[in-house]
Order: sequence, then C-alpha cells, then structure tokens
Amino acid sequence: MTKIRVHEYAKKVDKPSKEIINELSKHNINVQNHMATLEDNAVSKLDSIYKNASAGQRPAAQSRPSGQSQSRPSQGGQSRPSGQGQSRPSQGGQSRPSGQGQSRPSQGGQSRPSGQSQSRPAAAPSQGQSRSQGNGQRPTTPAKTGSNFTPKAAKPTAGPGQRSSGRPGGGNRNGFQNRNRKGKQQQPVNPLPPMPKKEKELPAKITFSESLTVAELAKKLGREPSEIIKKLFMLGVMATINQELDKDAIELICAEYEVEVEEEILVDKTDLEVYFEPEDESLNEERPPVVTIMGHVDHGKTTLLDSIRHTKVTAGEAGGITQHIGAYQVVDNGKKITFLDTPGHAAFTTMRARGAKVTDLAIIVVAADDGVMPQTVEAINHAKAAEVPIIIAVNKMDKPSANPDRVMQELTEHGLVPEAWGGDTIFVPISALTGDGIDSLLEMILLVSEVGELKANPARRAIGTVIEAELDKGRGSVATLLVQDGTLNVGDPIVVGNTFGRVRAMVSDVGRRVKEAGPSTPVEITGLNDVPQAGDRFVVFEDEKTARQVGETRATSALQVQRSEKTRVTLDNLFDQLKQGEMKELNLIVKADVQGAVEAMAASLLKIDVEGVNVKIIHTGAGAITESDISLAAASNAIVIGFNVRPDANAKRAAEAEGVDIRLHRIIYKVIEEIEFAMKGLLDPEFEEKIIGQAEIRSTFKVSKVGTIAGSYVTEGKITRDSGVRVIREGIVVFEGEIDTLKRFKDDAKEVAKGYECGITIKNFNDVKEMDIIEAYIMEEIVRK
Ligand SMILES: Nc1nc2c(ncn2[C@@H]2O[C@H](COP(=O)(O)OP(=O)(O)OP(=O)(O)O)[C@@H](O)[C@H]2O)c(=O)[nH]1
Repeated sequence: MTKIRVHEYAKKVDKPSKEIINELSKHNINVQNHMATLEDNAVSKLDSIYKNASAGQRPAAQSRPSGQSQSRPSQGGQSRPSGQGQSRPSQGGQSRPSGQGQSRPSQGGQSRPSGQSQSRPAAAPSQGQSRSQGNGQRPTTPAKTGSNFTPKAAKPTAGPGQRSSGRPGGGNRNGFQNRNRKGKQQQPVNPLPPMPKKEKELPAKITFSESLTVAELAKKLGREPSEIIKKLFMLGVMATINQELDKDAIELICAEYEVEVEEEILVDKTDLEVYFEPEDESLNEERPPVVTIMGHVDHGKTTLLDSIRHTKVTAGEAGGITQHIGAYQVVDNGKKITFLDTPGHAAFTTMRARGAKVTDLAIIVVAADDGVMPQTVEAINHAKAAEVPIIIAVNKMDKPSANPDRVMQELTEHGLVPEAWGGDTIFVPISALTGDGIDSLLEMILLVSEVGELKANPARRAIGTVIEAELDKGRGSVATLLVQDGTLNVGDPIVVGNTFGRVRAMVSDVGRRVKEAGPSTPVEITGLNDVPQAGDRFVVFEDEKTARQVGETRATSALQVQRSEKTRVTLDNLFDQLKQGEMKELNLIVKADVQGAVEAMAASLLKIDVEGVNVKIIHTGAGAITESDISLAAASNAIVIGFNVRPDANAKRAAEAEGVDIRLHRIIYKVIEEIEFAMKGLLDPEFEEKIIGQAEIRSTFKVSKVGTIAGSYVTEGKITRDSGVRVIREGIVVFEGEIDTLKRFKDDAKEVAKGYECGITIKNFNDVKEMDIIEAYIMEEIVRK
C-alpha cells in the first residue's frame, strides 16, 4: 500500500483535512498537518470510520457519495434554525450558512455528523442538547425548506441553545472562521436545491423626491437590486446598485412592475418665498395699491409726497435727496393708497433684486420745465422691467417755463404715449407745490389699481416685506414692514429675513399704536431679535417655536454664507491676487445712517461699470464707522465710505495709523462719481496704436559703424524720433522696430513733418531699400469711459 497523505485521504473521502486530523487525534494518532503521511494503522482507523459511514448512508443518499448526501438532510433539518439564531439572523433564510452553524451540534452524532462538524470540539458542552435538537428535527427534514423562511419561529428555540454552546467553548471566533471556510469548500460540492424565492408583494404606489438609487428603488419595490439592474439593462440603461436614477428611469421601472409612482416635492420650511405662493383666491378681498414715486433729482418727488400727505418733510434733507425709506398711507374718496418713499430707484431695484415685488404702480415725476432727464429714463426702465403700470406726473406746471408738450414728446420716444395722442399712458399735469392736480393724480391711481384688481386675504397669517429697519437705542430692532397679504397682529410669532421674534408693538405711519395691520398697510414693529434688511421677506408662523427654529436656521445659514465670503478677503489672498495681477478689485466698506441708505448705496456702487475692475462690497452696516471697520478695511485693502455717518475717535486713530482711506459723503451721486473716478485711476493704462505719418525711402547710404541710412521724404503726417516704425515693401511689412536716428541734414531732429526730407536709421535693421515705405506710429493711452 502506498503511503497516503492526510489531504489525499481527506480528498478521497471528501472531507476537510482538518476533520481527518481531528479524527485521528481522537484515536491518539497525532499528525502535524495536512501534508503528513498516514501510517497504515491510521489509514485503517480512518477507513473504519469513513467507509462504514459511507456504506451505511449510501442507500439513502443515492446519487451522492458518503458523508455529504448524508449530512445534508441533517443539516437542513437542524441547522437552519440554529444557524440563524446564532450567527446572522438576517441571513437565516439562506441555505448554506445555516447548515454550517448546525454542524456543531451534530458532532455527537458520531459517524456522519462528526464528519461534518469536526471543527467544533469546543462545542462539546452543549452537544447533548443540540444533538437532541438535531435528532428531533431530522425526521421533519422535508418540511425544512419552509422553516427556512420563517426565521422568527426558528430563533427562539435554536438560537439560545447555540449561543450558549458556542461561547463557553471559547471557539466562537474560530468556529466562525471554520464555518466560513467550510462553507466555501462545501458550497460547490453540495449545492442545495435552489430555494423557491417567495417574492414580496409589490406596493401599489411608491413615492420619491428628486431621485433614488437602484438599491433604494429595489427596497421600495421589495425586489432584489439585481432584478432592477437587469430590468434597467433591458431598457438600455446600464446602472450600478448605487447609481442615482432620475425621474424618468424610476417611472420606467415602476411602469414595468405596474406600480404607481409619485414624486414628492419637498417643502423647505425655512424658505420664506414658499409662503408667498398664492392661496385660495376665493377668500381674497380688495386691497389698497402700493405706489412708488420715482423721478429725476429735484423734479419734485418729495414735494409731491409731502403735498399728498399735507405735511412738510422737504426741509432739512441733506442735498435735497430723499434718503430714508418710509411708507405712508393716505385716504382718498374713502379708499386707501400706500406710498413708498424711496431714495430714487436704488431701493426699488434692490427690493426687486431680492425678489420682493412690493410696488403695484409707479408714478414717475417729470418736471415740466426740465423735461426727461437721465434718471427719468432709468426710472422708466426700472418700472418697465418690474412690469409695473406707470403714471406720469408732469410736475411744476405752475412755473411759467413749464412745457408739458415737450415732456410728452420726449416720453413718447421712450414708448410712453399719452392717451390724448392715442397711446395708453396716463399723464397728469400737477403742481406739487401748489397742490394743483393732486386730486386727479390720486383718482388716476385708484382707477389704475381698480383695473389691476389688487386683492388679498385679510384672514390669513401675514406675509410681506421689510421697507426699512434699524437699531434703535431705546427700542432695539425696529422694522418698517409692508403687510402684503393677511393681517399682522400684535403678539404674532414672526420670521423677518434672518431674524425672528414676536410682534411686541406696532406703530402706524402716523405714529399711532395699532393692534393689527391688514394688507398693504405699512407698520413699524419691535420685538425682533436682530435687525433685518430692507427687502427681506417676513412671514408669520403658527407658533413661536417654529418661528424661532426657522429664524435660527436662516440666521445660521446666512452666517455661513457670510463667513465663506469673508474668508476670501484676507491679507493673504489679497497679496496673492495682487502678485498675480490677474484681477483688479476695489473693495469697499459701506456705512450709512440707516439700513435703507446702505442698501441704496451698495446697489448703486455695484452698478458702477468700469472695464477690468470689480467693485466688491465686503461689508455694510448702519451706524458710525468703527475701529473694526477700519481693521477689516486694512486687512482687505478696502476704502471705507461713510454716508451721513462719521468715524468714531478710535476709528479715526486706527485709520490714520493704518493709512485707510475714509470717504465721507452726504449725497449719493457724489459718492458714486468719486468711486468711479478712483476706479479709472486704478486701472493699468491701455494703449492703442496710432499711425502718425509715412515717409518714402528715396535713396540709401551705407556708412560704416552707423549702418544704412535711409534718405527719405515724409509723404504724410510726421515722423518723430521716438515713434515706432514699420518698413513696408510692396505692401508687405518686412520689419517692425524703432528709429535709431532721425536727422535733418546733419542735425538730429525730434520730428520731421510732411513735405520734408530726412535721414533715418532703424535700430537693428540695415536692409532698407529705395521705394520702401517707413510708417511711423505711436502707442496712445486710451481714456476709459
Ligand atoms: N415751482 C415748483 N417747484 C417745485 C414743485 N415741486 C417741487 N418743487 C421744487 O423743486 C425742488 C426739488 O423738489 P423735491 O421735492 O425736493 O425734489 P425731489 O425729486 O424729491 O428731489 P430729491 O429728493 O433730491 O431726489 C424744491 O425746491 C421744490 O420746492 C412744483 O410743483 N412747482
């Protein structure tokens, strides 16, 4: 008999080598490893074990030789439940692992079981128990498949028993490894009949938002991801399990399964715009129009508002420009009209830029003695862009020099044709000073609003926009709000921009305390935790907790955005930028007395358009210029603009020390003008070539050490000593360079004019020929517009 090694024997009986080694050790035959050679006595011992076993089993197992076919029924029988209980409950439903877990108890079962479970001597303490389990179950084997899919039933019985048997033996880890290994080895050898898969019932409908991965969709449908991948493949979509599927793909797959699918639109509670979506319009009632008055400087906006309100507010205004945003309500013929008093168009644009459509109607004031001016045109364009109806108030009709026809004529050129001339623009001649025509202006406003069918629902929770906000020493944050829909009440939990609070007190435009404010009403409120910004939206919430949550979330995200912007403006990266010289930026810090003016200034400054330079407003704020403004300016090489504010003592000192430029102004357009100039000065000069003259070479002279002198005649313009030249031969530029010497006779000349002869030498070029043309040019700086 030839010697046989452990692994060879193991192979012969289709058992793991380890099992053979263990079996031998039980009979006090020690072998080192699977490569060890077996003595004859060892072989006969093993034969007695394995041959017997296989002989006994064969009749039952039919096709399979020996231990395997054997182990299977027993495995199936006991193992599954126990295996599940032990290792991985979720996997319990699967065939193989359960069998392995099982093998441990079967050890005691001598012949066949021992063959299988081999590795688990450690499990001995619980053997009796588990074996009995196994035994008890074996007869029921055929039913096992079913039990396989009912892990719940299996777990309570087998699980605990298993666990206790595994752990005390300390073989948990090993056992697990062995199991794995065995699993690998056995799988190909002992394929279980495929378990009929019990498919989950398809849902009637699934929902998703934005997209789903293949795995997520599979889960929702209760199908294997591979099945979905296959279906996608059939539909021509190659997808992996983690691939995001778009709406179309999801719909296609769901259609395949005949499952209804619905996309959920996620509503972001912190997005205030959502609350501005129109609600049930049947509840709407008529509301007053909100009117903005715009026009060129000094054409009488303030006087008109003043006249309408019968008060005098013109006196005391710096530079005669309306600087504060306010809102007022008047009553005409029993109907209310709300007027927004804005500083020119800037605030109007700023609000629009923030998506706040506040104005229902624009009145454009044009002085009859002055006609259409640049800002008139701007105002028209803003109103047109906002798709707001326009009424033209032709003002200063009391003046002898008033020429309303001219105004009408000029406005026609901008598409505003008076009704009298067959157009549809309402022109109202007025005198803001005397009050003439004001009544008919108000009448027209009401007429136009009627056509516009302005409606709102006073019963809903209020929403609207911030007209103006500032920090008041005594009252804290004070905000002028325009209620656009619903009714605002004292005590309402409110989110205003990135601030929140409860409406503590409300004051009307005439300074009266009010308890509620309906649609189109401007009110000043207190009770916010911080100062919001003009143009911010406000929304009343159902309770204070929600308002706080939304407000805080908004504030946090706003801060994050602000921080990420601020980190860009550091001394470090500024230096880098300058060094690279790629981009020129003018950093500005804007401070003003009130938030409205800050907004207006910032909007105007950002509009400055000088090629190659960006205006960047790195910080804005209402209130005096402080030391921290200066340090920020110093760190980011910014200029500080103060509008109607002054630097405090510390700021002044810091600015001097750091060399920070502070510009103080009281009139908006002066600021803009100054900055624009500064920006033009900032730019690198740009040059363009200008041809100044031409000369024809009539003869050439070679002079040693000097080179070839071109004896020329200036045919056009002039040739200057410092001009650049091109040598043109038969229409082709043969050389381009600089003049070396320019002489009239023997003397050096600075320039030689048309009609004169001269001698020219060209730097690094001697190949001049008769009849060549010398074209002279200079580089001229372009003045930027
Ligand atoms: N004669 C006459 N003067 C008027 C009339 N309306 C305004 N003015 C005068 O025109 C000047 C400018 O008027 P404002 O109301 O300050 O003009 P504005 O358009 O508000 O000007 P800014 O606030 O600087 O943009 C003031 O001196 C007014 O008295 C008018 O109907 N007739």
